[in-house]
Amino acid sequence: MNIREITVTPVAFRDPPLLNAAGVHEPWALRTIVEVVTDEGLSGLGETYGDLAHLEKVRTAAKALIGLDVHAQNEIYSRVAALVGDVVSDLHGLTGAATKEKSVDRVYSPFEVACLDIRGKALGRPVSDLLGGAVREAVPYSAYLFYKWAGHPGEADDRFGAALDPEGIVAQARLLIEEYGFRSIKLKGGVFEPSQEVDAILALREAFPSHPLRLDPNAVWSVETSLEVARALEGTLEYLEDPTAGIEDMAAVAARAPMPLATNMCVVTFEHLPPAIRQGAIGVLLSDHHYWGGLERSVQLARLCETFGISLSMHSNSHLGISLAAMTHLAAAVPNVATACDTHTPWQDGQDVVAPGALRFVDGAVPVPKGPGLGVELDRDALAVMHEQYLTCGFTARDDTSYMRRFNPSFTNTRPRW
Ligand SMILES: O=C([O-])C(=O)C[C@H](O)[C@@H](O)C(=O)[O-]
Ligand SMILES: [Mg+2]
Repeated sequence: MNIREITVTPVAFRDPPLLNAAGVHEPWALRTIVEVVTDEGLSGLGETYGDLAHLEKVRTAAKALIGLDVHAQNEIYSRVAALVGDVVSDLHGLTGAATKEKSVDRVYSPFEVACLDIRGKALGRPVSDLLGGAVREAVPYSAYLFYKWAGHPGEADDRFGAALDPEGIVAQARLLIEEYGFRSIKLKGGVFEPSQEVDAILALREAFPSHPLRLDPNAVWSVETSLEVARALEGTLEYLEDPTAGIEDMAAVAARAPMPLATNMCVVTFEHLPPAIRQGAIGVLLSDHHYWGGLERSVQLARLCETFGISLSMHSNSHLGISLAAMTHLAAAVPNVATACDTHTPWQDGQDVVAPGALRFVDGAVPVPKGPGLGVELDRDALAVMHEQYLTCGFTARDDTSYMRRFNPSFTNTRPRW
């Protein structure tokens, strides 16, 4: 089962003006679709970031992997590691520090997922079986709420409308819960004064008395502000996500906050685990196979976390169905995923490169696909359309801050802001 060919296709799809600590989402989100084909004619899919610097590394890696056996993951990882010479950071900075190890893991991930897809197809078994076997039939996701503008400036309003205050956030939650059946709620904060974001959480608590709630300001608060918010929301939050920046300051908040702290920013690669564990900085790790080196490494991460009493949930950027399938197989096979995972799926509003049918939401959870491999098929017409959109949209890297500054020139993304 040797790799005969790898096709790397960047795509673009519409993204609403979602606000976050870094600025605002641009009108187009970028992803890269990886298709690996073996000498036996089996093919597998992977999905990763679409930023140009990353895309170029994925393209270079693809050439270096031709001829390797799809089971030879150690060799595939070494070849990728040898090629990824420099550190590639995100312009938005929402997923923490970039390191060499994390840069390698990001490039390796889509190839690993595609190889697992192939290995599952060869055996006639779902990827979750290759990861240890599913311990749940369906994977719960949270309603991922964002403050947002009604539409991109100069364009018509989108169907989600504006959400710029607690009432708008509650209305957005009602819409997503009605359409998807979500049973937990995450609010992306770090946009307004902390007191307004506290009010939004309290309004959500009143409107949805039994939904677990989380708040994630992407580390824009000081230690003192984080503690004020934590105290104001005592008994209301399931966890508080990345209130402040860095392992040390997170540990200072964790020592006095009444709820666990979660992160997808201060622990983003294996080398961050020892100091975070030593200092008691986190209670929940939001893993993400796109930067933790794929699915098998994410399972290893989960085992390490279990050893040290850290529970797991899952982080999400804008993504398509190949990633949703991979996330669902992974979360199905990891026993200590204790809370609903994040997904941006509702914001993609039906745009996808996978044929409809394999993935659906039932009561806020995605039933684990039972077909061989990832259980999803590429929709080649949709892929061609989205690739054309990539070529014509004018964006080559995600940059929420520069886009925000077009409309608000004094916007700053410095930390801490409050
Ligand atoms: O901290 C997080 O959960 C994220 O970084 C998730 C996404 O990146 C989200 O904040 C976004 O895309 O604006
Ligand atoms: Mg986060």
